[in-house]
Amino acid sequence: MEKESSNSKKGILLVNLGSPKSTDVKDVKEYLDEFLMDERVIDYRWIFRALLVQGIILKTRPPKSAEAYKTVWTDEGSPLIVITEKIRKKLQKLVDVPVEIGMRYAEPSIETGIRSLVEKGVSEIVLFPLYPQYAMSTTETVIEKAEEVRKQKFPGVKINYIQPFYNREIYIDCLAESIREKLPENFDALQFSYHGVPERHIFKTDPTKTCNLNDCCSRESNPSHQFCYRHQCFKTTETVIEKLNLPKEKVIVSFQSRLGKDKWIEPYTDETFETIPKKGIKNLAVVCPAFVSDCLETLEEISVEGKHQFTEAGGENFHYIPCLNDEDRWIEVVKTLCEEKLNEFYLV
Ligand SMILES: C=CC1=C(C)c2cc3[nH]c(cc4nc(cc5[nH]c(cc1n2)c(C)c5CCC(=O)O)C(CCC(=O)O)=C4C)c(C)c3C=C
Ligand SMILES: [Fe+2]
Ligand SMILES: [Fe+2]
Repeated sequence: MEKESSNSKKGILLVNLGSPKSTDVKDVKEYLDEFLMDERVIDYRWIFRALLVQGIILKTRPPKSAEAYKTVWTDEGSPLIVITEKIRKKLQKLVDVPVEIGMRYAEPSIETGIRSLVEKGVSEIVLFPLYPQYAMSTTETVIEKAEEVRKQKFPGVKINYIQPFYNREIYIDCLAESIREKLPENFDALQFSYHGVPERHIFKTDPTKTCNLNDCCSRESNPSHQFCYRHQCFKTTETVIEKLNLPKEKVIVSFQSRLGKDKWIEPYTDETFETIPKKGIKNLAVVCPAFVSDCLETLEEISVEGKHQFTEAGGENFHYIPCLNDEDRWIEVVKTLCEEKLNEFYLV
Protein backbone atom coordinates (compact mmCIF):
# COMPACT_ATOMS: atom_id res chain seq x y z
CA MET A 1 0.00 0.00 0.00
CA GLU A 2 2.72 2.39 1.05
CA LYS A 3 4.74 1.57 -2.05
CA GLU A 4 1.76 2.02 -4.36
CA SER A 5 1.01 5.43 -2.85
CA SER A 6 4.58 6.73 -3.05
CA ASN A 7 4.89 5.62 -6.69
CA SER A 8 1.80 7.54 -7.77
CA LYS A 9 2.37 10.85 -9.43
CA LYS A 10 1.41 13.85 -7.32
CA GLY A 11 0.28 17.35 -8.23
CA ILE A 12 -1.02 20.58 -6.72
CA LEU A 13 -4.24 22.43 -7.48
CA LEU A 14 -4.52 26.02 -6.23
CA VAL A 15 -8.18 27.01 -5.95
CA ASN A 16 -9.53 30.54 -5.81
CA LEU A 17 -12.99 32.03 -6.16
CA GLY A 18 -13.03 32.93 -9.85
CA SER A 19 -14.12 35.89 -11.97
CA PRO A 20 -16.29 36.49 -15.02
CA LYS A 21 -14.80 35.63 -18.45
CA SER A 22 -14.91 39.30 -19.42
CA THR A 23 -16.50 42.53 -18.31
CA ASP A 24 -19.41 42.09 -20.75
CA VAL A 25 -22.71 42.23 -18.90
CA LYS A 26 -23.71 38.79 -20.20
CA ASP A 27 -20.49 37.18 -18.89
CA VAL A 28 -20.86 38.92 -15.52
CA LYS A 29 -24.46 37.72 -15.37
CA GLU A 30 -23.44 34.13 -16.15
CA TYR A 31 -20.76 34.26 -13.46
CA LEU A 32 -23.07 35.77 -10.82
CA ASP A 33 -25.69 33.15 -11.68
CA GLU A 34 -23.28 30.28 -11.02
CA PHE A 35 -21.86 31.97 -7.90
CA LEU A 36 -25.08 33.03 -6.24
CA MET A 37 -27.00 29.85 -7.13
CA ASP A 38 -24.46 27.93 -5.05
CA GLU A 39 -26.43 26.65 -2.06
CA ARG A 40 -23.47 27.38 0.21
CA VAL A 41 -23.47 31.04 -0.83
CA ILE A 42 -27.19 31.80 -0.84
CA ASP A 43 -28.40 29.03 1.39
CA TYR A 44 -32.16 29.24 0.80
CA ARG A 45 -34.24 26.35 -0.52
CA TRP A 46 -33.74 26.09 -4.30
CA ILE A 47 -37.02 27.75 -5.24
CA PHE A 48 -36.45 30.77 -2.97
CA ARG A 49 -32.83 31.05 -4.06
CA ALA A 50 -33.88 30.99 -7.72
CA LEU A 51 -36.57 33.61 -7.07
CA LEU A 52 -34.08 35.90 -5.35
CA VAL A 53 -31.12 35.35 -7.68
CA GLN A 54 -32.77 34.95 -11.07
CA GLY A 55 -35.92 36.94 -10.30
CA ILE A 56 -34.31 39.93 -8.57
CA ILE A 57 -30.49 40.12 -8.33
CA LEU A 58 -29.67 39.13 -11.91
CA LYS A 59 -32.21 41.62 -13.24
CA THR A 60 -30.37 44.62 -11.78
CA ARG A 61 -26.87 43.77 -10.57
CA PRO A 62 -24.93 42.58 -13.67
CA PRO A 63 -24.58 46.01 -15.39
CA LYS A 64 -23.40 47.61 -12.12
CA SER A 65 -20.98 44.77 -11.39
CA ALA A 66 -19.72 44.88 -14.98
CA GLU A 67 -18.93 48.60 -14.60
CA ALA A 68 -17.08 47.86 -11.36
CA TYR A 69 -15.09 45.03 -13.01
CA LYS A 70 -14.10 47.40 -15.85
CA THR A 71 -12.36 49.65 -13.34
CA VAL A 72 -10.03 46.84 -12.14
CA TRP A 73 -9.67 44.70 -15.29
CA THR A 74 -6.16 44.51 -16.76
CA ASP A 75 -4.90 43.69 -20.28
CA GLU A 76 -4.23 40.17 -19.02
CA GLY A 77 -7.72 39.80 -17.50
CA SER A 78 -9.26 39.72 -14.04
CA PRO A 79 -6.76 40.61 -11.27
CA LEU A 80 -7.85 37.62 -9.19
CA ILE A 81 -7.08 35.13 -11.96
CA VAL A 82 -3.95 36.90 -13.17
CA ILE A 83 -2.53 36.93 -9.63
CA THR A 84 -3.50 33.29 -8.94
CA GLU A 85 -1.68 32.35 -12.14
CA LYS A 86 1.38 34.32 -11.00
CA ILE A 87 1.32 32.40 -7.70
CA ARG A 88 1.14 29.15 -9.67
CA LYS A 89 4.11 30.07 -11.86
CA LYS A 90 6.29 31.01 -8.92
CA LEU A 91 5.31 27.90 -6.96
CA GLN A 92 5.99 25.73 -10.01
CA LYS A 93 9.61 26.92 -9.95
CA LEU A 94 9.97 25.71 -6.34
CA VAL A 95 8.36 22.27 -6.45
CA ASP A 96 8.95 19.21 -8.64
CA VAL A 97 5.29 18.23 -9.11
CA PRO A 98 2.88 19.86 -11.61
CA VAL A 99 0.89 22.84 -10.32
CA GLU A 100 -2.42 23.98 -11.83
CA ILE A 101 -5.10 26.49 -10.87
CA GLY A 102 -8.85 25.99 -10.64
CA MET A 103 -11.65 28.41 -9.85
CA ARG A 104 -14.78 27.59 -7.85
CA TYR A 105 -16.85 29.59 -10.35
CA ALA A 106 -16.32 30.09 -14.10
CA GLU A 107 -13.07 29.15 -15.88
CA PRO A 108 -10.54 27.66 -15.45
CA SER A 109 -12.83 25.50 -13.31
CA ILE A 110 -11.85 22.98 -10.67
CA GLU A 111 -12.68 20.27 -13.23
CA THR A 112 -10.38 21.89 -15.80
CA GLY A 113 -7.60 22.06 -13.22
CA ILE A 114 -7.97 18.43 -12.15
CA ARG A 115 -8.13 17.32 -15.79
CA SER A 116 -4.90 19.15 -16.63
CA LEU A 117 -3.19 17.38 -13.73
CA VAL A 118 -4.61 13.99 -14.72
CA GLU A 119 -3.39 14.53 -18.30
CA LYS A 120 0.07 14.94 -16.82
CA GLY A 121 -0.28 11.53 -15.18
CA VAL A 122 -1.21 12.80 -11.70
CA SER A 123 -3.41 10.60 -9.50
CA GLU A 124 -2.80 12.18 -6.06
CA ILE A 125 -3.69 15.85 -5.76
CA VAL A 126 -3.05 18.33 -2.99
CA LEU A 127 -5.86 20.85 -3.32
CA PHE A 128 -5.27 24.23 -1.71
CA PRO A 129 -8.37 26.43 -1.19
CA LEU A 130 -6.74 29.86 -1.08
CA TYR A 131 -8.77 31.12 1.90
CA PRO A 132 -7.03 31.66 5.25
CA GLN A 133 -10.29 31.42 7.25
CA TYR A 134 -12.96 28.72 6.96
CA ALA A 135 -16.41 29.66 5.61
CA MET A 136 -19.26 27.64 4.21
CA SER A 137 -19.23 29.97 1.17
CA THR A 138 -15.52 29.43 0.48
CA THR A 139 -13.56 26.46 1.87
CA GLU A 140 -16.60 24.22 2.25
CA THR A 141 -18.04 24.82 -1.20
CA VAL A 142 -14.62 24.25 -2.80
CA ILE A 143 -14.27 20.86 -1.10
CA GLU A 144 -17.85 19.88 -1.95
CA LYS A 145 -17.34 20.80 -5.61
CA ALA A 146 -13.99 19.06 -5.90
CA GLU A 147 -15.42 15.89 -4.34
CA GLU A 148 -18.40 15.98 -6.74
CA VAL A 149 -16.06 16.35 -9.73
CA ARG A 150 -13.69 13.66 -8.44
CA LYS A 151 -16.46 11.11 -7.86
CA GLN A 152 -18.17 11.76 -11.19
CA LYS A 153 -15.20 12.29 -13.50
CA PHE A 154 -11.99 11.11 -11.85
CA PRO A 155 -12.88 8.28 -9.43
CA GLY A 156 -9.31 6.95 -9.45
CA VAL A 157 -7.85 10.23 -8.18
CA LYS A 158 -7.12 10.94 -4.51
CA ILE A 159 -7.40 14.49 -3.18
CA ASN A 160 -5.83 15.75 0.03
CA TYR A 161 -7.19 19.14 1.15
CA ILE A 162 -5.19 21.88 2.85
CA GLN A 163 -7.10 23.20 5.85
CA PRO A 164 -7.66 26.91 6.66
CA PHE A 165 -4.33 28.35 7.77
CA TYR A 166 -5.36 31.45 9.77
CA ASN A 167 -3.66 29.98 12.85
CA ARG A 168 -0.43 28.81 11.24
CA GLU A 169 2.58 30.70 12.48
CA ILE A 170 4.31 30.72 9.09
CA TYR A 171 1.30 32.45 7.57
CA ILE A 172 0.88 34.97 10.40
CA ASP A 173 4.60 35.84 10.27
CA CYS A 174 4.34 36.33 6.53
CA LEU A 175 1.22 38.51 6.75
CA ALA A 176 2.64 40.60 9.60
CA GLU A 177 5.90 41.21 7.72
CA SER A 178 4.04 42.12 4.56
CA ILE A 179 1.87 44.62 6.46
CA ARG A 180 4.86 46.03 8.36
CA GLU A 181 6.63 46.86 5.09
CA LYS A 182 3.60 48.60 3.62
CA LEU A 183 2.31 50.53 6.64
CA PRO A 184 2.60 54.30 6.22
CA GLU A 185 4.73 56.18 8.76
CA ASN A 186 1.78 57.91 10.35
CA PHE A 187 -1.59 56.34 10.80
CA ASP A 188 -4.27 56.75 13.46
CA ALA A 189 -5.68 53.24 12.98
CA LEU A 190 -5.11 50.03 11.06
CA GLN A 191 -8.39 48.53 9.88
CA PHE A 192 -8.69 44.80 9.15
CA SER A 193 -11.58 44.48 6.70
CA TYR A 194 -12.65 40.87 6.12
CA HIS A 195 -15.25 39.71 3.61
CA GLY A 196 -18.53 39.34 5.51
CA VAL A 197 -20.90 36.39 5.72
CA PRO A 198 -24.53 36.18 6.86
CA GLU A 199 -24.76 35.46 10.61
CA ARG A 200 -26.91 32.43 9.79
CA HIS A 201 -23.99 30.76 8.00
CA ILE A 202 -21.98 30.74 11.21
CA PHE A 203 -24.80 29.17 13.24
CA LYS A 204 -25.41 26.66 10.48
CA THR A 205 -21.84 25.37 10.24
CA ASP A 206 -21.24 25.25 14.01
CA PRO A 207 -21.46 21.52 14.82
CA THR A 208 -21.26 22.29 18.55
CA LYS A 209 -24.03 24.93 18.51
CA THR A 210 -22.05 26.89 21.08
CA CYS A 211 -21.25 30.05 19.11
CA ASN A 212 -23.69 32.88 19.79
CA LEU A 213 -21.64 35.50 17.88
CA ASN A 214 -20.82 37.33 21.10
CA ASP A 215 -17.69 37.20 23.21
CA CYS A 216 -17.30 33.47 22.52
CA CYS A 217 -15.68 34.23 19.16
CA SER A 218 -12.84 36.13 20.89
CA ARG A 219 -12.21 33.52 23.60
CA GLU A 220 -8.94 31.65 23.51
CA SER A 221 -10.83 28.40 23.23
CA ASN A 222 -14.40 27.46 22.39
CA PRO A 223 -15.61 24.24 20.75
CA SER A 224 -17.04 26.18 17.82
CA HIS A 225 -13.80 27.80 16.68
CA GLN A 226 -12.85 25.23 14.04
CA PHE A 227 -15.81 26.32 11.90
CA CYS A 228 -16.36 29.88 13.14
CA TYR A 229 -15.37 32.38 10.45
CA ARG A 230 -15.80 35.29 12.90
CA HIS A 231 -13.44 33.71 15.42
CA GLN A 232 -10.88 32.95 12.72
CA CYS A 233 -10.93 36.56 11.53
CA PHE A 234 -10.48 37.81 15.11
CA LYS A 235 -7.65 35.34 15.69
CA THR A 236 -5.88 36.40 12.48
CA THR A 237 -6.08 40.03 13.59
CA GLU A 238 -4.99 39.36 17.17
CA THR A 239 -1.92 37.34 16.23
CA VAL A 240 -0.85 39.73 13.48
CA ILE A 241 -1.08 42.80 15.71
CA GLU A 242 0.88 40.98 18.40
CA LYS A 243 3.68 40.44 15.88
CA LEU A 244 3.43 44.07 14.79
CA ASN A 245 3.45 45.28 18.40
CA LEU A 246 0.39 47.40 17.72
CA PRO A 247 -1.86 48.40 20.61
CA LYS A 248 -5.46 47.10 20.34
CA GLU A 249 -6.75 50.68 20.54
CA LYS A 250 -5.18 51.39 17.15
CA VAL A 251 -6.92 48.45 15.46
CA ILE A 252 -10.39 48.12 13.91
CA VAL A 253 -11.98 44.89 12.64
CA SER A 254 -14.88 45.05 10.20
CA PHE A 255 -16.68 42.99 7.55
CA GLN A 256 -17.29 44.11 3.98
CA SER A 257 -19.29 43.26 0.83
CA ARG A 258 -22.63 42.35 2.34
CA LEU A 259 -25.39 41.44 -0.08
CA GLY A 260 -29.14 41.36 0.44
CA LYS A 261 -31.31 42.01 3.45
CA ASP A 262 -30.08 39.32 5.85
CA LYS A 263 -28.10 40.27 8.92
CA TRP A 264 -24.39 39.79 8.23
CA ILE A 265 -21.64 39.78 10.84
CA GLU A 266 -20.82 43.27 12.07
CA PRO A 267 -19.51 45.92 12.09
CA TYR A 268 -19.91 46.67 8.41
CA THR A 269 -16.81 48.13 6.77
CA ASP A 270 -18.64 50.83 4.79
CA GLU A 271 -20.42 52.12 7.91
CA THR A 272 -17.12 52.20 9.78
CA PHE A 273 -15.49 54.30 7.04
CA GLU A 274 -18.29 56.81 7.48
CA THR A 275 -18.19 57.04 11.26
CA ILE A 276 -14.53 56.87 12.29
CA PRO A 277 -13.39 60.25 10.89
CA LYS A 278 -15.84 61.88 13.32
CA LYS A 279 -14.11 60.02 16.15
CA GLY A 280 -10.78 61.61 15.21
CA ILE A 281 -9.39 58.89 12.93
CA LYS A 282 -8.21 60.93 9.97
CA ASN A 283 -5.30 58.78 8.74
CA LEU A 284 -6.33 55.23 8.06
CA ALA A 285 -4.50 52.14 6.82
CA VAL A 286 -6.65 49.23 5.61
CA VAL A 287 -5.74 45.60 5.01
CA CYS A 288 -8.03 42.78 3.76
CA PRO A 289 -6.69 39.44 5.05
CA ALA A 290 -9.63 37.25 3.95
CA PHE A 291 -8.21 37.61 0.44
CA VAL A 292 -4.78 36.33 -0.49
CA SER A 293 -4.98 38.00 -3.89
CA ASP A 294 -6.28 41.42 -4.80
CA CYS A 295 -9.62 41.34 -6.57
CA LEU A 296 -12.72 43.38 -7.23
CA GLU A 297 -13.56 43.48 -3.52
CA THR A 298 -10.22 45.04 -2.55
CA LEU A 299 -9.28 47.08 -5.63
CA GLU A 300 -12.68 48.65 -6.18
CA GLU A 301 -14.80 48.27 -3.05
CA ILE A 302 -12.04 49.22 -0.61
CA SER A 303 -9.36 51.16 -2.52
CA VAL A 304 -11.79 53.27 -4.56
CA GLU A 305 -15.26 53.19 -2.96
CA GLY A 306 -13.97 52.88 0.60
CA LYS A 307 -11.50 55.69 0.16
CA HIS A 308 -14.26 57.88 -1.21
CA GLN A 309 -16.59 57.08 1.73
CA PHE A 310 -13.83 57.78 4.24
CA THR A 311 -12.71 61.08 2.74
CA GLU A 312 -16.29 62.29 2.18
CA ALA A 313 -16.87 61.69 5.90
CA GLY A 314 -13.90 63.88 6.85
CA GLY A 315 -11.01 61.40 6.65
CA GLU A 316 -7.73 62.76 5.25
CA ASN A 317 -5.39 59.91 4.30
CA PHE A 318 -6.57 56.46 3.24
CA HIS A 319 -3.84 53.91 2.67
CA TYR A 320 -4.79 50.52 1.22
CA ILE A 321 -2.33 47.71 1.97
CA PRO A 322 -2.31 45.19 -0.92
CA CYS A 323 -2.87 41.46 -0.39
CA LEU A 324 -0.01 38.96 -0.29
CA ASN A 325 -0.46 38.34 -4.03
CA ASP A 326 2.73 36.78 -5.44
CA GLU A 327 5.19 38.04 -2.82
CA ASP A 328 8.07 35.61 -2.49
CA ARG A 329 7.58 35.15 1.26
CA TRP A 330 3.98 34.10 0.66
CA ILE A 331 4.98 31.67 -2.10
CA GLU A 332 7.32 30.06 0.45
CA VAL A 333 4.33 29.61 2.80
CA VAL A 334 2.24 28.11 -0.01
CA LYS A 335 5.10 25.74 -0.78
CA THR A 336 5.45 24.63 2.86
CA LEU A 337 1.71 24.03 3.28
CA CYS A 338 1.57 22.06 0.02
CA GLU A 339 4.61 19.97 0.90
CA GLU A 340 3.12 19.01 4.26
CA LYS A 341 0.08 17.59 2.48
CA LEU A 342 2.12 16.00 -0.32
CA ASN A 343 4.09 14.16 2.35
CA GLU A 344 0.88 12.83 3.91
CA PHE A 345 0.30 10.78 0.76
CA TYR A 346 3.44 8.80 1.62
CA LEU A 347 2.01 7.98 5.05
CA VAL A 348 -1.19 6.38 3.74
C1 LIG B 1 -13.29 35.30 2.11
C2 LIG B 1 -13.73 35.26 0.95
C3 LIG B 1 -15.14 35.38 0.55
C4 LIG B 1 -16.31 35.10 1.23
C5 LIG B 1 -16.48 34.58 2.64
C6 LIG B 1 -17.40 35.43 0.36
C7 LIG B 1 -18.73 35.31 0.68
C8 LIG B 1 -19.77 35.81 -0.10
N1 LIG B 1 -19.68 36.58 -1.24
C9 LIG B 1 -20.93 36.92 -1.70
C10 LIG B 1 -21.26 37.69 -2.82
C11 LIG B 1 -20.34 38.24 -3.76
N2 LIG B 1 -18.97 38.21 -3.65
C12 LIG B 1 -18.42 38.75 -4.79
C13 LIG B 1 -17.09 38.86 -5.11
C14 LIG B 1 -16.05 38.25 -4.40
N3 LIG B 1 -16.15 37.54 -3.20
C15 LIG B 1 -14.92 37.06 -2.84
C16 LIG B 1 -14.60 36.32 -1.71
C17 LIG B 1 -15.52 35.88 -0.74
N4 LIG B 1 -16.87 35.87 -0.82
C18 LIG B 1 -13.99 37.50 -3.85
C19 LIG B 1 -12.54 37.17 -3.87
C20 LIG B 1 -14.69 38.24 -4.80
C21 LIG B 1 -14.11 38.95 -6.02
C22 LIG B 1 -14.14 38.14 -7.26
C23 LIG B 1 -13.38 38.81 -8.39
O1 LIG B 1 -13.66 38.45 -9.55
O2 LIG B 1 -12.51 39.66 -8.20
C24 LIG B 1 -19.47 39.13 -5.68
C25 LIG B 1 -19.32 39.60 -7.13
C26 LIG B 1 -18.96 40.96 -7.34
C27 LIG B 1 -20.12 41.89 -7.26
O3 LIG B 1 -21.06 41.76 -8.03
O4 LIG B 1 -20.06 42.76 -6.39
C28 LIG B 1 -20.68 38.84 -5.02
C29 LIG B 1 -22.07 39.07 -5.55
C30 LIG B 1 -21.86 36.31 -0.81
C31 LIG B 1 -23.36 36.39 -0.96
C32 LIG B 1 -21.13 35.63 0.20
C33 LIG B 1 -21.57 34.84 1.36
C34 LIG B 1 -22.72 34.37 1.55
FE1 LIG C 1 -17.90 37.41 -2.02
FE1 LIG D 1 -17.86 32.15 17.10
